Amino acid sequence: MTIIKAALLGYGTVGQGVYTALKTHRQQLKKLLGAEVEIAGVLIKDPNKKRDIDPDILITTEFEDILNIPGLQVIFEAIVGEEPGFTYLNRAIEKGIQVITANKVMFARYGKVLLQKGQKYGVSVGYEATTAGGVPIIRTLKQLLQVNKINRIQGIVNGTSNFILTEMRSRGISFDEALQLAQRNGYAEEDPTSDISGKDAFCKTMILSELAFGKQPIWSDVELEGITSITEEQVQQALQLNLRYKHVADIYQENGTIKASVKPILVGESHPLFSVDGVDNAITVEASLLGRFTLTGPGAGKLPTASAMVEDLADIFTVKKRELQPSI
Ligand SMILES: NC(=O)C1=CN([C@@H]2O[C@H](COP(=O)(O)OP(=O)(O)OC[C@H]3O[C@@H](n4cnc5c(N)ncnc54)[C@H](OP(=O)(O)O)[C@@H]3O)[C@@H](O)[C@H]2O)C=CC1
Ligand SMILES: N[C@@H](CC=O)C(=O)O
Repeated sequence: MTIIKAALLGYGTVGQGVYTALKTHRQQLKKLLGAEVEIAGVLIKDPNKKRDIDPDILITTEFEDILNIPGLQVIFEAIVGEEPGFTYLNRAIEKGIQVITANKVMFARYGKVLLQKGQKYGVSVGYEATTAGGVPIIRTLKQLLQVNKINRIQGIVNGTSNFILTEMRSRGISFDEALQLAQRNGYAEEDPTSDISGKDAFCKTMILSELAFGKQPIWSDVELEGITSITEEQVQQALQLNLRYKHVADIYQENGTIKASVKPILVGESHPLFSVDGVDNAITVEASLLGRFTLTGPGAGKLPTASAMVEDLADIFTVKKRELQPSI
């Protein structure tokens, strides 16, 4: 049986999710790809943490050890921040290793560079998991963009913020309690300031903008506000009026310029985002031929995010499998 050798960069919420998904869906992947996906190495930061990883898998704090795994074909990157993720993925691409990332902070800034580099080296760069967790918005947009033009994208793209606002409204718990719960559930970033300040949603908005419009707005021109100023009293007052706070990203093009905002808004029952609750994300796209549609689903967490990464793996290696098949 052919083997696809894989490595994980990071073994936190997302890395563990990918590890689990590759095990639980082994047969499905084997049938699809005609190959066993084998995790050969895991890169971590803290060598003293206890990990539930098969003893025959290399665990290391040195990226060189990962790069030196003989026959390594794919890297799943699920670490934190612009660096060292960008450098690691650059080096992997230069070695002809396929890369799949969940790291939106890194990808918002360097996605274009990595995609161009991938093309140069004949390597695929999967980034579905960077935006909206398990919701397949990247592959949907790629498919649509073959013919359609995208006019506008609007939606909830941070699971932690939506979860906090929902918990404050529906269970009347405090902002801090709700945030702690989001952290325990694995939704929040290592530093949750990024979620509640809107920075995380901002990065995802930049990734969507790059894909949909081929460019990003000037970052400092984007109206950016998180959910930290929304009080428990405001949430309950809104509820009395049948209104809900939602943290919404909005991007569209006006006279060739990209306009974007990422901020909380109050919505009423008729708004498409009114019923999007908990960790769910929802993205409404306006496309030239299709018109308006909305994708909704879990925007954060271990298995939804792993789903996005493993779907990227499936896409990359089904194409490779087809390329290797003799033409009739
Ligand atoms: N949580 C989620 O729902 C989602 C997260 N993401 C993104 O995925 C990435 C991972 O998120 P998540 O799993 O939640 O984060 P965690 O904080 O749970 O895990 C991060 C992992 O990365 C490792 N790590 C961090 N820095 C380094 C480094 N410099 N070198 C080697 N290893 C490092 C940590 O090592 P150690 O274990 O030793 O501390 C840990 O295993 C982030 O970029 C995040 O934005 C994307 C979509 C959803
Ligand atoms: N912290 C992020 C995780 C997914 O991208 C979020 O809450 O949306």
